[in-house]
Amino acid sequence: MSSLQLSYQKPRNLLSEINITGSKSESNRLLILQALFPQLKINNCSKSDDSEVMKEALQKSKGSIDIHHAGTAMRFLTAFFAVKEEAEVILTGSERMQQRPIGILVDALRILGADIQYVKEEGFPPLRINGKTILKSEVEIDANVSSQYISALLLIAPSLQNGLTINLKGKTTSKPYLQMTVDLLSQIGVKAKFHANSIWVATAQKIDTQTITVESDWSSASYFYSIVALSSQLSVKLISYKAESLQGDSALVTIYKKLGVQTEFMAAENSIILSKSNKTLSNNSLLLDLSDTPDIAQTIAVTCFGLGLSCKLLGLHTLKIKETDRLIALKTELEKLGASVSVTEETLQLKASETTKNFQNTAIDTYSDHRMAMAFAPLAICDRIVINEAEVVSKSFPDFWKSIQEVGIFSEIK
Ligand SMILES: O=C(O)C1=C[C@@H](OP(=O)(O)O)[C@@H](O)[C@H](O)C1
Ligand SMILES: C=C(OP(=O)(O)O)C(=O)O
Repeated sequence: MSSLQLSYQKPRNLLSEINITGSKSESNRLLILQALFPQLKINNCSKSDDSEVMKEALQKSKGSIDIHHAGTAMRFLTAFFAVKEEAEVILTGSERMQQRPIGILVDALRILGADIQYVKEEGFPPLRINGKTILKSEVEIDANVSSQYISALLLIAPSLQNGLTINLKGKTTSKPYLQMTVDLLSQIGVKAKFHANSIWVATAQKIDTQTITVESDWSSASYFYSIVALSSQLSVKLISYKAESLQGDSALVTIYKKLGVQTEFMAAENSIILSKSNKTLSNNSLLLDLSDTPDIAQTIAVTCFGLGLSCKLLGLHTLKIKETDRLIALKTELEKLGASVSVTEETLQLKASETTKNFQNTAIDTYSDHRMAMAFAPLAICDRIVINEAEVVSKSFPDFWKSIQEVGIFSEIK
């Protein structure tokens, strides 16, 4: 694994144009739906590792399948193979994936009648799955740990003989991702309804032949929001985005307005332009609940540090079971740079810092987490910094290091 030394050189052209790959969340849902309904064609599918492993896995129905670090692939494929009659698979993943809980989904599928066994530790991958026909059509599930368990059930629901009603228990976390699943089902012509704490999906034999174009990835766009916020005069054009997004992380538009970035939607070109504006924070302190948008928490915390702002981020309970414990990782790495950070099981608090211009090539560890690498990279605008294990970005954004060169952040192997 290589470490990259990052440095910043103001680009000659202050308006760069960046093409970001399709949303991995939308793509991985559509890939499952395409496996169920071959009439579906996908445009601008994500080039992320997580989507590549999903595509490969969907070619198989026997033997061992390794989905590496891909949470959506692990969860969505568990449900997919459980209801695919001829499937006899062992679904496994990276060492970290074997520590990410899946018991809530397995319990729900077993209640519906699925045949799934744990190969090693109860509640965690790997799983031995023997596909079966499922006739039951109602299930209750805890909704406060990961929305991916629920999306997994929703995605296979149209292939069940009697459709599915899912009753959500507890406070629903990462809710926009559930809405995205329901909206994509509706978009392809499957009847689905999300009302209060219940989601219903009708059975469907086939859909009309159609092509869906995936919007580019908003979580990946967050790193360019951070770059513009930290720079003195950069503007960035990102392709292809729209105002009516299915992705909850499009909340970046309102969040980064407070951090001095304005977003202009260019509807005719399907693109957005990010540029500097005045910060609209009243007291140089940001307070946000990110339970709807967990994947942009790291970006926001690092931007606040770079801008010398304080912040209190709430609703972060799911960060502990992602690619790494992101709360501990953020605290450890921000403190290496001189920040003062405190975390609880679900919050992160950063004190305003004055030491944001003197990193002296500090090396940031990334803990096999793509978002640690990408969230810290924009700090190169403030001073030279090193990112360890830089290849991790390919989980969601394989062209990341090439793309940030366009805005003046250069990397060389250390
Ligand atoms: O459904 C999805 O595509 C995702 C849901 C979220 O996970 P949780 O629901 O586990 O928070 C998010 O963090 C992940 O990157 C993608
Ligand atoms: C948490 C993430 O992905 P997943 O849960 O799908 O591995 C992510 O991309 O930040």
